Amino acid sequence: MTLDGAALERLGKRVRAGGAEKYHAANAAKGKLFARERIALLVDEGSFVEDGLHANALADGLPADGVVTGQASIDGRPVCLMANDSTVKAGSWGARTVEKIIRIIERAYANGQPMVYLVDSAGARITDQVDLFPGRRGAGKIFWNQVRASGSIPQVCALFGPSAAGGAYIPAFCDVVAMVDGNASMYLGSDRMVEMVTGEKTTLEEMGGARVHCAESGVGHFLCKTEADALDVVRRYLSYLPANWTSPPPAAPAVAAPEKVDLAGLVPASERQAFDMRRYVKGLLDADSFLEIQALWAKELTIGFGRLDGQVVGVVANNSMFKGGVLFVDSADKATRFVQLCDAFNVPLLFLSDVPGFMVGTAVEKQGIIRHGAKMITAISEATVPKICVVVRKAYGAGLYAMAGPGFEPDATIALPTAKIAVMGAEAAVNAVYANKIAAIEDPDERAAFVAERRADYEQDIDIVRLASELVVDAIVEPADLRTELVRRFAAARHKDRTFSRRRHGVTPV
Ligand SMILES: CCC(=O)SCCNC(=O)CCNC(=O)[C@H](O)C(C)(C)COP(=O)(O)OP(=O)(O)OC[C@H]1O[C@@H](n2cnc3c(N)ncnc32)[C@H](O)[C@@H]1OP(=O)(O)O
Repeated sequence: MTLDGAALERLGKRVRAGGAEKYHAANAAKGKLFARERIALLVDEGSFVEDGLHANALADGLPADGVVTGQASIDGRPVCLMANDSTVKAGSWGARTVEKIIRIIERAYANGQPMVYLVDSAGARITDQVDLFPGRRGAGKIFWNQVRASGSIPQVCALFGPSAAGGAYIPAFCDVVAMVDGNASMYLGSDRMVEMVTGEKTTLEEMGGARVHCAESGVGHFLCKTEADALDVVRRYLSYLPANWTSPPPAAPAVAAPEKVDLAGLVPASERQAFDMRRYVKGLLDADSFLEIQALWAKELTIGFGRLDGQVVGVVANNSMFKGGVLFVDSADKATRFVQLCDAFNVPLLFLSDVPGFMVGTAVEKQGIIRHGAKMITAISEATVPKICVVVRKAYGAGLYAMAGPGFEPDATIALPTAKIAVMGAEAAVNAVYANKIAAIEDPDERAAFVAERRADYEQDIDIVRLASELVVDAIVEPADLRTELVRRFAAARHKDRTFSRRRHGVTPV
């Protein structure tokens, strides 16, 4: 087939228009943009170069085989990207779709450039399964490539519609997933399939909607009101990360911490009183620099990227506003993955500790709190980026270990003047050691005096000056001086030796 310029232009125009008008109209009615509009909104104007525009051009009704792939720049930095076109067979994957996706991930990996996935797909095109599903370059190869690229290049997904069955694994293998509320969903079996297999009547939203995944399953990281918000999150996320694992994260001009944030005043003296650690984080970091990740899931732990004097840091902080800041299975998993992400992309870690320890009891033991906690402690141990542990109020029990305490090769352990570090809180400790003696004292006044005395002894044992004199903490720092102290210490640790262990990889507790 030969084409003159006009015919080539007509063909290109037809392909760029995507699927039938009725599918465009149905998407527009749901507030969904066309795949090419999403790309235009995301990348620098005029920077997009497309591959495989004519994929499946000889077939009827399969323009570009339902996926747009290519290279572009975001804020002047090169990226590779793919965008499902849900106006073509609901964005399902045919053989060329799969080949295009595989090729663009391979390109991103080879070039050391971030890979962006704009997902809106029915998963494998069931009618074409022999061509796309089982072979060496079938859909499985997409996931193999994503796993190989994980930790080598940033991979970020914005999810605008369904992400069905095998398709749900594209987001799952990304570092983070932004989901548009009301339209995005992820699930292994559709509502129809679930009813057929299990008899359960459900909806895509109820089973795998954006709120479910961002607040309950933890598979989603950012709940976004609109598609434009989701694309903003992608841009913002990439702004904290290097192009690949061999480079440092991009620095920004230094910006002062927000004025008038009285960090000391934010932390109540009484351990029984909760405070919102997110305010503390924002008061410590450069103004408006904190990007919280998984803000709705496992809220007892706050994680996210921010900047200190322009340099990127990853923050892991206990938040006593939720479940008292105790670590549960989900918060341990949340920390594990974030610490690995930061370590992979050379982002220094700041731990802000106010932790009573890991949760105890039948429910969490059955959920495997021990292995989840061990996973978190494994990630903290294996992280070789600069890491600083600040005990803001308390670090009790294995919570101290999970927050990169002194045994975990932090570049510094810093305590605020009122901080407490102990195997457990005073009340629990006195009860653990003296329960029999306390029970044997009949007179209530005598009993109260006994408990108060033991408590005072215990408090003296864990006095922070004593711990500093024993070199458990490296410095006791006034809250007003903390930011400057951290800036200096992170700068000093920037070029540290990052070797950890002589081996291929560890055996992670799962
Ligand atoms: C690796 C293993 C796998 O991935 S197995 C993949 C299994 N996938 C699924 O079970 C998803 C089936 N599809 C759906 O549930 C719906 O189409 C979803 C994704 C919710 C979208 O719904 P909606 O926007 O209403 O579109 P629709 O159902 O009207 O479909 C539009 C046209 O696309 C087609 N389509 C849809 N999904 C597939 C598919 N997986 N394979 C082949 N074709 C598919 C529909 O038949 C429909 O086609 P047509 O326009 O009627 O010709």
